[in-house]
Amino acid sequence: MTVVQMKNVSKKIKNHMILDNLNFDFEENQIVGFLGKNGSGKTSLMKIIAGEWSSTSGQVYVNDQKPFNNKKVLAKVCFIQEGNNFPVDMKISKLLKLCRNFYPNWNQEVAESLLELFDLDRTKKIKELSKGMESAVGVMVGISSRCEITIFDEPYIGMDANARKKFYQYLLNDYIEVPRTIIFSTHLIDEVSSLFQKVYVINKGRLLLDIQTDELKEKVYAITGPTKEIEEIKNKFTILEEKHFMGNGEIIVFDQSEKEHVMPENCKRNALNMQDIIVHVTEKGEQIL
Ligand SMILES: Nc1ncnc2c1ncn2[C@@H]1O[C@H](COP(=O)(O)OP(=O)(O)OP(=O)(O)O)[C@@H](O)[C@H]1O
Repeated sequence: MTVVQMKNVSKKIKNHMILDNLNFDFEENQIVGFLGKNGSGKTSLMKIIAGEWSSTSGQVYVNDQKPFNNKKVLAKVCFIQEGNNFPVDMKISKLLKLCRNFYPNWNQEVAESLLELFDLDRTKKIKELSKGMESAVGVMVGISSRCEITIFDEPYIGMDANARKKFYQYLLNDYIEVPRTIIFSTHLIDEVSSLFQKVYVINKGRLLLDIQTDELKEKVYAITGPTKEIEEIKNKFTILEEKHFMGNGEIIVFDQSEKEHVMPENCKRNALNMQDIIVHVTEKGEQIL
């Protein structure tokens, strides 16, 4: 079933086009990444999906319903942002009680095990927590809600590398146990990208790419070799970056062809990590299209 549908969606605030004519949809029960530079529009898009913001034009459907101010959609979507998710004077114990009543699929066992995993003291108020602990509370709520759609918008601010690793691992295991739709926006791309089935690359409010993660890795790669041989093949690709030094060179390419290219004898194809892929693709922006 299609879980999110965007048709010609734009968002304008004070004459500034924040989202510009977005068109995409995706099937339920996938983990997808929303990626892009600062200010590209990821949070705005997530706010629209979560029903916090309306679009200025176009149609948005979440589970076939318009999400804005729609209570039916609200209980099915858990939106965890990078901070200020909960009232600062609320104790964790009170928050747990509220979540249990609000989210229909709330799993208390999962919540308890996450409290233990992150060493969270339920008698503490949100304002008494460190930044990383507050983020861990957000992560605990997001996972335990087991909402049909869970949105994590850079939810790990202040969490150390160990805590982040525990989070990704727990999320993946829980997703395997109870598949659901998870939308994840992050700048720590390499830490999380192995979870993504699909990525949506947003650039200046527009959808630059909407692609399976494996396919993106196949299309964007580096070629190294003698400059002379690189010159012979480079017109077959969209070049994202080019460097040469003392007769040798490296090009980063976006390979849009259907068939695999035969590399010249002395040239080598090298895979890139997802972080580098996204940096190169967003640096070129719409020139890659
Ligand atoms: N409430 C608002 N009022 C006016 N402009 C806004 C508002 N919220 C966001 N914007 C603008 O919308 C654009 C997109 O912002 P958004 O927060 O969606 O980007 P982002 O991709 O999530 O960025 P980041 O990676 O830095 O979190 C930016 O130009 C931002 O200044």
